[in-house]
Amino acid sequence: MNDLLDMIDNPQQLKKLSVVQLEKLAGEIRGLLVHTVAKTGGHLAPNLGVVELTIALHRVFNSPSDKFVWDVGHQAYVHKILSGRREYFNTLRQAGGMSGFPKISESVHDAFGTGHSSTSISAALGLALARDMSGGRNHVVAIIGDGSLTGGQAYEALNHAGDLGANLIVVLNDNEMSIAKNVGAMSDYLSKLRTAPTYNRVKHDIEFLLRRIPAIGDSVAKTVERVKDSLRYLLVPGMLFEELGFTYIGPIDGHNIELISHMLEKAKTMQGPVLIHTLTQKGRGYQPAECKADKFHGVGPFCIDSGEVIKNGSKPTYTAVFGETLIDLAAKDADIVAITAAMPEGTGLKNFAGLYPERFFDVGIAEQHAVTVAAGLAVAGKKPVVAVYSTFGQRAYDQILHDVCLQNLPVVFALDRAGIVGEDGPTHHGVFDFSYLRHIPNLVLMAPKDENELRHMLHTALELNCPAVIRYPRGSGLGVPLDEELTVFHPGQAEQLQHGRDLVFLAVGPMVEQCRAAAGILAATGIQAGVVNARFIKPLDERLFSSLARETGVFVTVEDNVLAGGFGSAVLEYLNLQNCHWLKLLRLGLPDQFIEHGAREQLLSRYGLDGDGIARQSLLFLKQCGVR
Ligand SMILES: Cc1ncc(C[n+]2csc(CCOP(=O)(O)OP(=O)(O)O)c2C)c(N)n1
Ligand SMILES: CC(=O)[C@@H](O)[C@H](O)COP(=O)(O)O
Ligand SMILES: [Mg+2]
Repeated sequence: MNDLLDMIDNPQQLKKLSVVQLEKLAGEIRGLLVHTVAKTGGHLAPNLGVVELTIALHRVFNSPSDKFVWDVGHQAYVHKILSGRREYFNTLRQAGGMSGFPKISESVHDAFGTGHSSTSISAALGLALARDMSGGRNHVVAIIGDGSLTGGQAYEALNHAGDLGANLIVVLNDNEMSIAKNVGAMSDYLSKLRTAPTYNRVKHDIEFLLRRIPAIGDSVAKTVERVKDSLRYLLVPGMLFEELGFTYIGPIDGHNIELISHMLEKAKTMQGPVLIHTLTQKGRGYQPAECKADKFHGVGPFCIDSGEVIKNGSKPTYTAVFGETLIDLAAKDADIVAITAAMPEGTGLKNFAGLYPERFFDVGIAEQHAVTVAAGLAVAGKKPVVAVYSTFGQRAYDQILHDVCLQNLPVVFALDRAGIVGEDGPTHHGVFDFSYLRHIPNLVLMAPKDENELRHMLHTALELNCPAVIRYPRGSGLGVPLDEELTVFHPGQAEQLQHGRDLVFLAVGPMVEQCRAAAGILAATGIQAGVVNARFIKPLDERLFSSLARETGVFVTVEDNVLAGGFGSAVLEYLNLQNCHWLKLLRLGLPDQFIEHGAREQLLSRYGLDGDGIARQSLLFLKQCGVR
C-alpha cells in the first residue's frame, strides 16, 4: 500500500509533505522501482540512488517552469513517477509505453531529451541563456553523475558556463560508479573531496585565515601568495570548480532530504553558476543492487527475492564471443591492446582487463578520446581494438575519419549493439553505423552473420593492417559451433549460401538468418530465392554481385540499418556505375525516422525485417515488377 505515493499526481502535492512523510515516500518509491523493474528490466541501481535527491529537487523547485536536465537520463524514473506518470510506470520501456529516458514529447516536465552522456550542462546552459535573453526568472538545474563527468563535453560546458557566469545549478550525483567503478583523475579528485572537510563554512574560515597572513616586501609577498594558493588548493574543497567560476557546495549527503533541500534553497539565491556535490549510494535500499551496483545498473527482468536475472536461453552472446576471441588472439600477439569507454562489461572486455591489465585501457565516457588514443597506439606499432556500442561510436565520427582513416592506421573497431537494440530505444539503436562509416576511405566494414563469423572477422580485422570495423548486434548469437580454426577473409568476399532462380537476397549481419527464413517461406509458394551473406559492406563483392545480377535480374538487399546511405545504397551505387539498368532492386531496411523503444523482435517485425516481413515484401515486389 503506497499511502503517500498514491496521492502524488504532480510535484506540487509533494510540497505539502513533512520531512518524515517525504522519507516514507522515498521508501514507497523504492518499492515501486524494484517491483516494476523486476518485470520490465531497466536502470534500477541508478534510480534507487537518486530517490531522496529527486524528491528534494521537486520539493524546492517548481517543475515545469523550473527545468531539470538529467544527464544520460537513465536515472530519471523517480522524476517521472513524481511528475504525473506514476500510473504508467508499469509500461516502462515497453513498446508504446513510457520511455526509459527523458523525452520532451512525453511530458512537459522533461525539459530536455537525453540518452547519451555528458550533455546536461551544455543543454542546461542553453536553457539558462535563453531564459536570460527573454527576461525569465526560472531556475535551471543539470543533474550529472560522476561517471558522466568523465566525458569531455561536460568540461566544455563547465568552461563556457563559468566564463559567462550564468545563473545555473549543477548537481553532481557522485556515487563513485560509472556503470563499473568510475575511473580517471577527476574521479580521484572527487574522492579527495569526499574526505575533505565539508561545507562552505570551512571554506570561508580558511579564506579568512589566509587573508590575515601579512604581506612583507614584494618578493616575500609573492612567495606568500603562492603559499596561500597552495594552501587553498590543499584545504578548500571544490577549488577546481571554484577556479572554473562555479560556487562549490559540498560534499553533502545525497540521501538527506532536509539537507539537500536546504542546499538547493541556498543555491537558488546565489548569483552565477553553482555546483552542489552530493554523495549517494548506487542501488540504495535493495540489497542485491547495493552489493552489485554494476549488475543492477541496467538489468533485465529479475527475481526480487534472490536478485537473480531471469535468463532466456543459453546461447552465447556476440559480446561474450568477441571478448573470448580477443583474449585468444591477444595470447598470441603481445601488440594487441583493448580500449573501452567506460563499458568493460557491456563490451565483453572485463575478462581481458583481468588477464591483461597493462594492455587494457578504460578511458571513461570519452569515445572521441578512445579513438584518438587508439590512433596514437597504432602509429607506435600497437594493434588497438576499440570496443564501443554502435550508437556511442557516433560521437567519434571525426576521430575515426581524421585521426584513424586519413592516416590509414590499423585500428580495429568492435561496434557492439548494432542494429535495433530494443528497450533503450531511439537514443541507443545502432542503426546509423553503415551510413556514418561506409563513405570513409581506407575503412573496411564487416558484419557477421553469426557469432562464429564474428571470430573470423576479428581475426581478419587484426590481420588487415588498415582501419577495420566489425558491427554486431545485442544479445545471443545463433548457437553455432565455435571451434572452427580462425581464417582470414579476403576483403570484400561474400558467401553464397543458397542459389535461387527468381531473386537473390543480399543480406548483412543478423539479416542473413532472417533472409534464410524468408527464402524458406517463399519456397513454399514456388519461388526460388538465393541468399548471399555479404559479409562486407565495404568493399563489396563486385564480381559476385555482377554475375548474380546477370543471372537472376532481381535483388533484395536487407539490412538492420537506415536505408539512407546503408548497404542497399552501396549496392545501388555499384549497379548504377555498372549501368545495370535492367536489374530490379528492392532495398529493405529501416526508414528515415527514429525507431521507438520496444522488444527487438517486435520492432524487427514492425519494420518488416523478420522472415515473414521480408518474404511478404519480396513477393509484392515480384508482383509489381511483373515477375510473378
Ligand atoms: C556517450 C555515452 N557513452 C556511454 C554511455 C553508457 N552509459 C550510460 S550510463 C553510464 C554511466 C554513467 O555514470 P554516472 O553518470 O556516474 O551515473 P550513475 O549510473 O552512476 O548514476 C554509461 C557509461 C552513454 N549513455 N553515453
Ligand atoms: C544508459 C546506457 O546508456 C546504458 O546503461 C545502456 O542502457 C546499456 O545498454 P545494454 O543493456 O545494452 O548494455
Ligand atoms: Mg555515478
